[in-house]
Amino acid sequence: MSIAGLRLRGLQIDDYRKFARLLYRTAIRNVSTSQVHDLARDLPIKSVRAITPLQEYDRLVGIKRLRDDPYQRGIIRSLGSLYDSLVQYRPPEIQVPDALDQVGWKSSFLGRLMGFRIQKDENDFSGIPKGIYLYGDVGCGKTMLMDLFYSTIPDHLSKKRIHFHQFMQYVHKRSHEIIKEQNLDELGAAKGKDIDPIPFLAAEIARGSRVLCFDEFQVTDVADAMILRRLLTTLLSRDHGVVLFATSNRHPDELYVNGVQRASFIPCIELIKNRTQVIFLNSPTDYRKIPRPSLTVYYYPEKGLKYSSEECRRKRENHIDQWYAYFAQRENTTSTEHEVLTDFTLTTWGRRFAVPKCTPLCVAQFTFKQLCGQPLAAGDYLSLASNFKAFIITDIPYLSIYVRDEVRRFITFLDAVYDTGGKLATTGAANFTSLFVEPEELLNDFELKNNLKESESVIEQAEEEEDSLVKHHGFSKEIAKKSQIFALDEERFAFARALSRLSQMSSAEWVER
Ligand SMILES: Nc1ncnc2c1ncn2[C@@H]1O[C@H](COP(=O)(O)OP(=O)(O)OP(=O)(O)O)[C@@H](O)[C@H]1O
Repeated sequence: MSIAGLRLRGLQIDDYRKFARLLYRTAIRNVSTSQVHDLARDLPIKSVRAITPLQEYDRLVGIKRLRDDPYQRGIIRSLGSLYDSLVQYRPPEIQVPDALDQVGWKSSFLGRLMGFRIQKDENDFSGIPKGIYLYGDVGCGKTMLMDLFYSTIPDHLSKKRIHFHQFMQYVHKRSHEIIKEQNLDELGAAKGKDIDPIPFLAAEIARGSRVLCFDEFQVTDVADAMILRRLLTTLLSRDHGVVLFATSNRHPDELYVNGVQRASFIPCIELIKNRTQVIFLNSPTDYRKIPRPSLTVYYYPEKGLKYSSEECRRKRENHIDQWYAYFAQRENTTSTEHEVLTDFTLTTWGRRFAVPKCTPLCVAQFTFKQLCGQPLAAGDYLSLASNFKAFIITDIPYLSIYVRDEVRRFITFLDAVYDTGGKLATTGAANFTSLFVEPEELLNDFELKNNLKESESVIEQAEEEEDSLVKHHGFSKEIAKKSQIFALDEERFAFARALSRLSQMSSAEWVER
């Protein structure tokens, strides 16, 4: 391959010299254009503005915008070959169609003489690169790969990337306009005859989009199927030389299955198969489903592990980090990057209060003391719940009657978060049902006295006594007993309900929805 033949976008003569030196030094012969571009990665970025699909994929993996996926890498190789062909591709001049052609004027002797064109072989596609038809399961990255490829299309080619539905809407609308526009006085007696808009439309589209990228290619209705067959036949013909790139959830053979007049659409399917490389993206990963951490949302030390120990501290930190990263992820992305603000001020109804750590809209983190140890009211918690989708509350101590106000605030907070479908992860002294204890059981905020075993305290208290919470509301005896730190029935109910909500909020369905 000669250096002059490279035709890299925007390169100056100096850059070509650098390439020449680079190739000479590496003694490379018979390499593809995309390989040369890959080799040129070491050159200063301002010298190399052309970027191959592989370079772009590596770049996005490098900045952690994408995870390295071997299946996607396989596809990138095919994208690289198409890229190489496009670099060399010089599309044909598009002939401007003429309404007179269609109404028979050119079938007169003079017309035939003037409009005479050699009949071309419809199956002659020589010189036009084959496009790509990428299909596979949902969420495995087809659109991402198409967009990546789209961004690398050489500058000398016009391009368009459009959702297929939008494209078909445009086709129908523009067809009507063309029929009106082409109904000219020059047509004489033929004026008023229906003009076939397809040649006009095809010429317009081909001029503006030498590479045409369709996202979510699918055919569901007969009108689309019939128009599409004629339009694609013209666009992909040698006269128009359009290169097609499409993503779809189905193989071309399965397009428009069971559709009305499907037989008439088969030639279009054959054309797509002929003019594109049909690729199945068999990545098993649905990137929309970001796996949630395998941990439960509520961390408390296992039996025998002291809350104050180094090991417990590490485990708590790990728990918090994993859930924070999970909650901080924006929808439809698996990027691991997220903004973290400390001491963010939330202002609601003129009140300001500090959020110690947060990623706006996604997650806010507080210690239990920060959240419930200060005089915050329902309005504050509601505003928090409507500003963040998830919360991490750390260091929840054992709770007794002495900290009833804190418990009340925690319940108010929980109700607000639950009502907005918010998510919650916590670290604390014990699991929620064992967290509420008698003051005399406490050694300190996070430890019970040695001679009292948690399980004992729970079982003993869950005596056979009848309780309206159990009888009428179906709560467990254990929860009913714990709620006795409150005197008012309503508060007891709110407490019991909060415990049951906490259990629901730890379910996979809640966390993943
Ligand atoms: N390698 C990857 N690393 C990280 N995120 C990825 C990767 N590949 C795709 N994604 C992300 O996964 C999500 C789904 O990808 P994409 O929309 O391309 O899938 P698709 O196959 O087109 O799905 P559908 O068939 O439903 O349209 C997008 O947010 C995309 O950015």
